[in-house]
Amino acid sequence: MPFTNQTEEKQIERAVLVGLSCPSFNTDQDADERTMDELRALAETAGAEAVAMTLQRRPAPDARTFIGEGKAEEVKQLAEMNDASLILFDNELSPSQMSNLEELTGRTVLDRSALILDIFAQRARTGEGKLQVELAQYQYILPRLAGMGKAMSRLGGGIGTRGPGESKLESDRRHIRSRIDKLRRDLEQVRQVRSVQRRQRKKAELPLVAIVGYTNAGKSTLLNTLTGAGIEANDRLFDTLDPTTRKKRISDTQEILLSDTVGFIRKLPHHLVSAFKATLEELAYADLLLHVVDVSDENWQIHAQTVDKVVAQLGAQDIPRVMVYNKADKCDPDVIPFIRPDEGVKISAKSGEGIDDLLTAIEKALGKGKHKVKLCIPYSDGAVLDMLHREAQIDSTDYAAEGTIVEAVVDDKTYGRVSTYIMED
Ligand SMILES: Nc1nc2c(ncn2[C@@H]2O[C@H](COP(=O)(O)OP(=O)(O)OP(=O)(O)O)[C@@H](O)[C@H]2O)c(=O)[nH]1
Ligand SMILES: [Mg+2]
Repeated sequence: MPFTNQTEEKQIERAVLVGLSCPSFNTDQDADERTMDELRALAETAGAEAVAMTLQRRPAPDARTFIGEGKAEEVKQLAEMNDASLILFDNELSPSQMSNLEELTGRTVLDRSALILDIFAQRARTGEGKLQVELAQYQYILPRLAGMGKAMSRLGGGIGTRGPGESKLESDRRHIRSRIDKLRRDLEQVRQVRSVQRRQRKKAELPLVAIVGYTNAGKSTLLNTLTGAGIEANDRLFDTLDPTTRKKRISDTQEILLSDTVGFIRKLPHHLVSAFKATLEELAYADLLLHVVDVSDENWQIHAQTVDKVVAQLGAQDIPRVMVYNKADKCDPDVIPFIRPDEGVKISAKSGEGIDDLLTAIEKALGKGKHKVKLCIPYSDGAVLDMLHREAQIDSTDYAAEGTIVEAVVDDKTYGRVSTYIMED
């Protein structure tokens, strides 16, 4: 395989960060400045140091160079003055804009998508994660092949070069296309294995609780605190690419499966969303989402909205949700948004504060509309028994003269259908 994904690059590259703010992008200036801060964090996660930063306001992007030509000249000078080898754009560039900018500045130019892809390539650990990243990289590179000058031909690696090896790719698009097809087939197989696992899980009747949230919100820390899973937590963005699932008993009567997920971010490259579908589609099958929010981050509300959007894109918008306001230890109690108990739970995944409240909230949310019943079903009503086996959690079955005695946990709908069989204690 032509990939050099897994080699850890220790060398720090110096980067100039560039953003463009246009009214047509539908963002206000504050939001643009915040995404620039985030771009800096992404650059650091990828192993680059931001040595200069510039944000241009313009009615519309320039077709050739995205930012204005004069601004591009200024960026070149900034790079020269600061000895930077890399120019990072906060927006997505077209393939030709990217190569025009490389020519103009004589530096490697990467956009936000390429940067995020690079981080994912550094992070992927399992076979599936690697397949997903490789697919996303090829999809990103295919339309850019012609202009892929500098970024792909730099020797010695570095940010943006953890892509498919250059010579073969440039000479043979067909090779990439067939590789993409193969990766798609492999991932489809992964998907099928998952759907089998899902059916087995359903049989085991353990509800799946998925932890979602913006990158760095504290999802893995929460999973660790709850289950002792021993996953590494740190300040790098997108630390978790390969979700971990653990069993957890939350009360005498309830066990759950708890699953970590990849963190979300604004302007997530669409290649990544589609490549990670096999992982993320699990979300749509979850019984409950824990939406972890880092309330110590001043942008937590915007981050929460982004997460809601991605959750909706994945078809999981109707799944019950518990809001988990994390890192409460880190902020001034007065600044913490006033949270009513029915709106969510305030916790510190790190110190363990509020974890008991969270378990109670999970149990309540999962048990909503559930009834524990003891039924006597006459032998003539076998169909009802079949329906219960399909729809309910059956705790015990006994055979008496009058019929089958069943203890079960049923939801509201089933409760209505079996209420005539309920036994008086
Ligand atoms: N002070 C404080 N720090 C926390 C808390 N929870 C998590 N952190 C820190 O926040 C950082 C990110 O935590 P992670 O658990 O890796 O976050 P994540 O949501 O899994 O991040 P990604 O997998 O990168 O999306 C780490 O440095 C944690 O130690 C908390 O309750 N309080
Ligand atoms: Mg994580």
